[in-house]
Amino acid sequence: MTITKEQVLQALGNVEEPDLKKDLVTLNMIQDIHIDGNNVSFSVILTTPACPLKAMIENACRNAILHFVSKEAVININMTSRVTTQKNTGVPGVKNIIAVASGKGGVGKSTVAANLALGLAKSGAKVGMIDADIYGPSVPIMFGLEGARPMASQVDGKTRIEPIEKYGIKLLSIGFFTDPNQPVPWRGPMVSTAVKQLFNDADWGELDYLVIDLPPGTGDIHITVTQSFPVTGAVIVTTPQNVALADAKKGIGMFMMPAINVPILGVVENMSYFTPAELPENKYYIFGKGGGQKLAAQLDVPFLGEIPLIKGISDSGDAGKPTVLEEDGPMTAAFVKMAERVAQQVAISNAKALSAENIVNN
Ligand SMILES: Nc1ncnc2c1ncn2[C@@H]1O[C@H](COP(=O)(O)OP(=O)(O)OP(=O)(O)O)[C@@H](O)[C@H]1O
Repeated sequence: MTITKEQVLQALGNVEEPDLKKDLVTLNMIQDIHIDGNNVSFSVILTTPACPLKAMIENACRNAILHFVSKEAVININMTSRVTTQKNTGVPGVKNIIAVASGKGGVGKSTVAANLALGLAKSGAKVGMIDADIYGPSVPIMFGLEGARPMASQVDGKTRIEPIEKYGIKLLSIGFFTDPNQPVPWRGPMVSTAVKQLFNDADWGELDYLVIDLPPGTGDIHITVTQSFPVTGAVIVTTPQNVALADAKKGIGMFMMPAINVPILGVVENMSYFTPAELPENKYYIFGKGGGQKLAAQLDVPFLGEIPLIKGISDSGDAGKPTVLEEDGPMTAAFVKMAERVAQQVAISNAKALSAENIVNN
């Protein structure tokens, strides 16, 4: 029996994308079908290279061909991706803006933002990061870029700031333009103008994700960023203590206010438990257990993961080489998993927005 393209499409029409709840053919995720005798090859276009369900979807496709088309089929699947977007982000070439925020200071928001950006890049995505934490910019230290000054270039007759590239991502920090030894005595409007320039006057090129490290709390910069650019969603970082959780709740409340209205991609609980390097199986929940997860459930937003309290995370941040850059280990695994969950929520959010738009337009 000869295998046909129609049979392959029909079989793959039985494979559902678990997050988007539609089959891969309807979602236009199957391309480049080639058949040569029993050899069947095709590409599956995922919504992000950081898709945590990649292996599961590949397996389901394989089983569908073997079950519905032929047990003899020799299957070759190219798992690839095209990151989705839902609207013009206001920054040409940038598909998704992800804001990383925290209610309280010092909970590890910048550490999470840096490892999120690098975790997404590790999966193959094109990533940029803006450090908009005017009161304590962390990117210069965390990326070993103290004293770095971005260059200016001319693009289409306009002067553009060239983001600095390090570890495969593009970076701009308010700290590249200020003296680290001096406080920044800027008034609200000056801060807003400076932050907007990091978006508008920079040559970001094509990016799948632009991660924004916001200052702690809820203030001018949050309002400037969320009102000037259509942010895809916000990631809220907290630690397990009640004081941090209460402030995280306020932070989430701000993004949910009708005037701001930014989708919450989820909650990350940082410093969830302590693990000694010599006893990696032991987890000590020194600040209490499950607070971040409960908060997420209470506010009906996704929980994006627990990040352990490990000295290495702090050491690598101070040494200018965020921990997710390490090949493997529990710290890398925790951050990669978190980055995958964030990418997954971005894809879900984009799909929801697009289907809402289609309903409106039809
Ligand atoms: N999971 C962790 N394990 C160990 N140390 C951590 C962890 N997360 C963050 N740290 C350390 O805690 C300190 C504060 O982290 P970070 O600067 O990321 O916090 P922040 O919330 O961005 O602070 P700020 O309020 O200044 O913006 C840093 O020294 C960082 O290296």
